[in-house]
Amino acid sequence: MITLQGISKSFRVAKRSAGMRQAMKALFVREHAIVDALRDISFTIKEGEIVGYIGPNGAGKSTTIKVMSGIMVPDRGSCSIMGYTPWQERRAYVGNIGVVFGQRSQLWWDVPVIDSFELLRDIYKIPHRSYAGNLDLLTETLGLGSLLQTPVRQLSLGQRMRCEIAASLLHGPKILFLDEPTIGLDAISKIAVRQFIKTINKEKGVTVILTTHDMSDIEALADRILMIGNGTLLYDGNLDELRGRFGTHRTVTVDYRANATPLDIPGASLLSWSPERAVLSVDTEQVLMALVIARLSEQVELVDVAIETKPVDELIVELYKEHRI
Ligand SMILES: Nc1ncnc2c1ncn2[C@@H]1O[C@H](COP(=O)(O)OP(=O)(O)OP(=O)(O)O)[C@@H](O)[C@H]1O
Repeated sequence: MITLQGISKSFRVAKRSAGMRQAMKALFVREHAIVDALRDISFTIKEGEIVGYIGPNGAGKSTTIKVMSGIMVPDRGSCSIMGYTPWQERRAYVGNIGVVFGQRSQLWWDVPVIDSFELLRDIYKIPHRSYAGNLDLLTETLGLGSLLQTPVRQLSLGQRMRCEIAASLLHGPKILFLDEPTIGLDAISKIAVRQFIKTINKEKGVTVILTTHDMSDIEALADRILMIGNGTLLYDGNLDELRGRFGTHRTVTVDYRANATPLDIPGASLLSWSPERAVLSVDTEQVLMALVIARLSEQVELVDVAIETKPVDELIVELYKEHRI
């Protein structure tokens, strides 16, 4: 459904040094630097996938989304999405995609949300019947109700984000590009947005490409992760593969009836100890968890055992470290 082949994009940016003298000098001689935002990016995405596109600040995520949505023309490479080259056949292409930039609004600030929706209906030339059907469905699933009559500037961030997502789906696109859709949202709104993304993917078969810095978004949604750093694609795989690569350590917290002797479990290192609780680090490649639990119950009278895997954030940091970004 989506194929990018050797996409590169550079920006020429003016260099400005601090200080009055440098500012005066810049009036006469402009120095420039080249920023390689994307270097030879290639990947394919199949219909119905949810792909998490991640990477540190300035990695090139938004630039890729802009190229894929046809807003930006790359310097080199090809991109074919549902048979279209996004920046060449924009008019025909945009009917097939929805785009949400979490940091920017596509809604008109001073008018009620429904007015923006109607304008989008006219821009996209959505037939009245399918507009009404889509609007009903989105209003119900995103809980828009009274928000539709409210001017956008009066909405909270979470309410606005739900309206933005609805706006991007009114024309029934097959692909949804989401650039940081949960940025700044509270826990409840994040879960609502994630749930909705899952639903449209499952029920409508919408393919979703999602950029985020929130690894719990990735954990909740993404079948597959593409990681970019310094404009280069560095990882293409799923979360389980990543866990297999970096996530063999488990943290085991054990509560037991008071015991004066520190635990000594072969294959596990003691991170902290008190007469009633110990925290151990276990490398499951070196020792079986069942063996660790068996040894524990020989040494103390167990009250509770909690086993935690490495949080996804830490796995991603390991990946960044491996690639020195
Ligand atoms: N219009 C532009 N003009 C000049 N430089 C740009 C422009 N857009 C992006 N860049 C540069 O290209 C690089 C990639 O930017 P991009 O916005 O794609 O990163 P990102 O991965 O989305 O970052 P973030 O997570 O901070 O949003 C950065 O170094 C950025 O400064």
